[in-house]
Amino acid sequence: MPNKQASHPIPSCCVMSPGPAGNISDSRARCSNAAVKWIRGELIGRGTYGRVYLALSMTTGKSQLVAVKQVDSPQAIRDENDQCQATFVHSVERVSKLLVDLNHRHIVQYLGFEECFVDHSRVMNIFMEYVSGSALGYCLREKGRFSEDVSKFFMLQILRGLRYLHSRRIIYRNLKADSVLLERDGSCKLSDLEFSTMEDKIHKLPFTSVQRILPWMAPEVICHQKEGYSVKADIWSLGCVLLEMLTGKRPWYEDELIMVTIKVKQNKRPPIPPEVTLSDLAMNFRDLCFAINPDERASASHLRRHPYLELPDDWKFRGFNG
Ligand SMILES: Nc1ncnc2c1ncn2[C@@H]1O[C@H](COP(=O)(O)OP(=O)(O)OP(=O)(O)O)[C@@H](O)[C@H]1O
Repeated sequence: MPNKQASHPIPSCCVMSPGPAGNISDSRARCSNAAVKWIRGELIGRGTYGRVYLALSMTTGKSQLVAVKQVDSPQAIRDENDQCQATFVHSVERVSKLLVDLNHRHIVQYLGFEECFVDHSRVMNIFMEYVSGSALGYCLREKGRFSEDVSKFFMLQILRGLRYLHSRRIIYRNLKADSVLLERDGSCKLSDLEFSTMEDKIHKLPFTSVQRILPWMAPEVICHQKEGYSVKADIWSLGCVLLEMLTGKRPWYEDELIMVTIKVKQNKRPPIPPEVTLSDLAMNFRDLCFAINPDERASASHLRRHPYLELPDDWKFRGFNG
């Protein structure tokens, strides 16, 4: 079945489009139109909302490896899954312009968005810079917890990315080890930013169904407080990522989601497993991230200068336990 471009493509950011001749459901679909051509390669990952492929984009005269996240966009809402998927697609449409405008070395570069029809189904393609390594969460599952210096090294980079987003009043809303992608040299990039939103838009808005409850979420997000939430919600998630790296376990590692919700409502914080001992500086850093009142939580700029994150001048990334 030939591809057809959607009659309402997302304006202003459609920098790449599969054209009429390709068949996107083939494993090596070849898509082209007059403006830009790209070839889909192997599947490199799966998330809750879409599949991520390696692809070769061929803009005028030069080819470039990119990653393409393909998201199915349901035409009819049949069940809760379709509802979540549709809400996700609307959210992407809302933030697409915001995402392509971001430009920072610790944030995955968004290259463009488009919608097309594949076998009568609407598909959204999200084009991104390709990151050559794995997700930080995957490395933790494969290799176990990181050394303290390696954890600090990643925290510093994540904080630089967060500081950039927060200086633009963007709430990331999806910080977890699985959303941080690593290059082979250990440099890392925040990815999966489709849940992001501007701080002033969320203020006093109700909790939206695009946001699943995740153990990384701050109390004010999980508890759906009517005053809304701010960029400080990401700082709580940052504390969760630090615990993930130092312990090798997800936040609230012993609890099902329903228990996480109950414990968060009781003003509890993610526990530290008994076999792990944190230094006083690490505990102080953690406490600054896990202040229950968001106004008392540290900012990304403040945490970036925290003495806990100091590394020796000659320190270099040589692997996860170095
Ligand atoms: N730009 C990219 N470059 C290279 N690989 C990527 C890129 N984006 C995603 N991936 C791969 O695809 C996987 C799935 O990514 P995706 O963003 O869809 O979901 P996720 O962050 O794992 O989870 P969720 O969608 O549940 O939040 C990642 O773990 C990673 O392995």
